[in-house]
Amino acid sequence: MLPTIPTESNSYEECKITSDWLKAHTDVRPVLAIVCGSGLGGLAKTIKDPVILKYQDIPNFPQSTVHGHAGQLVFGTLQGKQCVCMQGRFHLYEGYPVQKITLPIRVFKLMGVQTVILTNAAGGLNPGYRVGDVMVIRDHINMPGMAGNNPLAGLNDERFGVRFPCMSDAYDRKLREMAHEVGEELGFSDFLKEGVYVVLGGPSFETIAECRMLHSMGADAVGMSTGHEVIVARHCGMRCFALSLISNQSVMDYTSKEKANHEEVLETGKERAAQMEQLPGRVVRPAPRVQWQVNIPTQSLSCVRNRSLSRI
Ligand SMILES: O=P(O)(O)O[C@@H]1C[C@H](O)[C@@H](CO)O1
Ligand code: HPA
Repeated sequence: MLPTIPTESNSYEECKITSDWLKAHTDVRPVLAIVCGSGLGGLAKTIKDPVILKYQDIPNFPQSTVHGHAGQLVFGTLQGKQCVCMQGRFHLYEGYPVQKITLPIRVFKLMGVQTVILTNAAGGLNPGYRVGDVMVIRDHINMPGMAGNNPLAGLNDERFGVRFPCMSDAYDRKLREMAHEVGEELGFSDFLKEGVYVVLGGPSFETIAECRMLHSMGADAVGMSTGHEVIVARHCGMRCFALSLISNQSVMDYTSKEKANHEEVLETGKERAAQMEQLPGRVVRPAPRVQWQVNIPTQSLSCVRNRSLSRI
């Protein structure tokens, strides 16, 4: 008998209730999930035949409280793949336990999702970054997790994953490579970067001393999300790919007059919307059909075969 510890708000049973409810309200069976960051809700426009379900109607779902997060799930297809898009995510600073913030990820797992694409807005710590750059996340530093606030804290449910999941491969290498290939094809190379995202609790933006510290410990961009969701997704075996839009430059210098603010974050989202909206679809798009020509002269046999290779 397991000891009774207060439920963590993302227990198997709770997630199952939510996933069963969603299955009863849409015929879409998503294999792909997209999480929209601040000001990036336009990604949902790329979804065909949308079916919209509001968070307020979904059992066990938290509510969005932040401007720039609409608070609805959009089901449909992206590049022919059945997909669910979170138009609005949850953050620690909204007052939710980290387990509640990540409940949707487990719900998606129970619905059949295999790959999660996450986006966020972030402050640029790397002095080589400019506002409007898009950073493919290579790795993260989870500051709340280091202080004990990890979404997997509490009893482990083996139906989701192991007690001590590996995180050295959290951000899928193949999908990262694909993003750079696609970025080159689309002419995005000038603003497409790759780096380390550090997640903090927020909601206050960082002090100058904090920004300096975060950069010196290896972070290229700073934000308030994504890391928790990725940990939960990896725990239950989903592939993760994540993008940070550098929405503002972190202030690193005491002579600077710059001040981080949410309006600038949302404005940059609008300005880069067109490009941000193209990347997820192109990364998951099935690869072009490859023609294989096999000639075996001794038997004068010729065989042509078409193979469609899926990227996810
Ligand atoms: O949901 P994301 O991580 O994109 O939101 C970022 C972090 C804060 O919620 C907000 C600050 O402007 O944007
Ligand atoms: N810091 C933390 N989170 C953010 C920032 C920032 O500068 N910009 C957008 N989200």
